[in-house]
Amino acid sequence: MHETSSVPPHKIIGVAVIRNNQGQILIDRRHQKGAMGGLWEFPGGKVELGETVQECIKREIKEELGIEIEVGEHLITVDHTYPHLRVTLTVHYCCHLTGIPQPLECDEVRWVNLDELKDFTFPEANVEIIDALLKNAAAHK
Ligand SMILES: Nc1nc2c([nH]c(=O)n2[C@H]2C[C@H](O)[C@@H](COP(=O)(O)OP(=O)(O)OP(=O)(O)O)O2)c(=O)[nH]1
Ligand SMILES: [Mg+2]
Repeated sequence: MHETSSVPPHKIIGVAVIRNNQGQILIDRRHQKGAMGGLWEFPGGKVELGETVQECIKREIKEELGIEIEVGEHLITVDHTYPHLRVTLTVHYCCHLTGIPQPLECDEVRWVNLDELKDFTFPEANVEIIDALLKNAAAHK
C-alpha cells in the first residue's frame, strides 16, 4: 500500500527571552494575518545557513525590534510539531542593551512581568518555555 501521510517542514528557530533591568520580559504579537496570527511570542526567527543560534538571535532582534541585546545562557530547547509545521525552538536569555523596541515585523511589543505571561495567548510550543522560565525564576529566588 502507498503511504500518503507527509512529513511537515521543519524550521530551526532562535528565540530570545529579553530581560530589562527591572526584570521584565519582552514579548511581541504576531501579525493577525498568517500562521499563528495574533498570538504572542518571544521574538526570534529562522537560523540561517552558517550562522550560530546566538548570531541568529542577535540578528533577528535587530531586524524585528531595532534593539541591541547581549545573548546569554541557554534556557531550553523545545521540539514541537504543529499540524503543518515542526519547529525546534532554541531559547536563550538575553539582556537588553540599547534602543527602544519597535514593532518592525509584528503588530505590537510589550514589556511584561513574569507573572503576567499567563494573561497572553502563546503558541502551544511556548507552554514548555514559560514553564521553564517560571521554574528557573522560583529556583533563583
Ligand atoms: N519567534 C518565535 N517563534 C515561535 C514561538 N513559538 C512558536 O511556536 N514559534 C513558531 C512560529 C513560527 O512558525 C516559527 C518562527 O519562525 P519565523 O518567525 O521565522 O517564521 P514566520 O512563520 O513568522 O514567517 P516566515 O519567516 O517563515 O515567513 O516558530 C516563539 O515564542 N517565538
Ligand atoms: Mg520571527
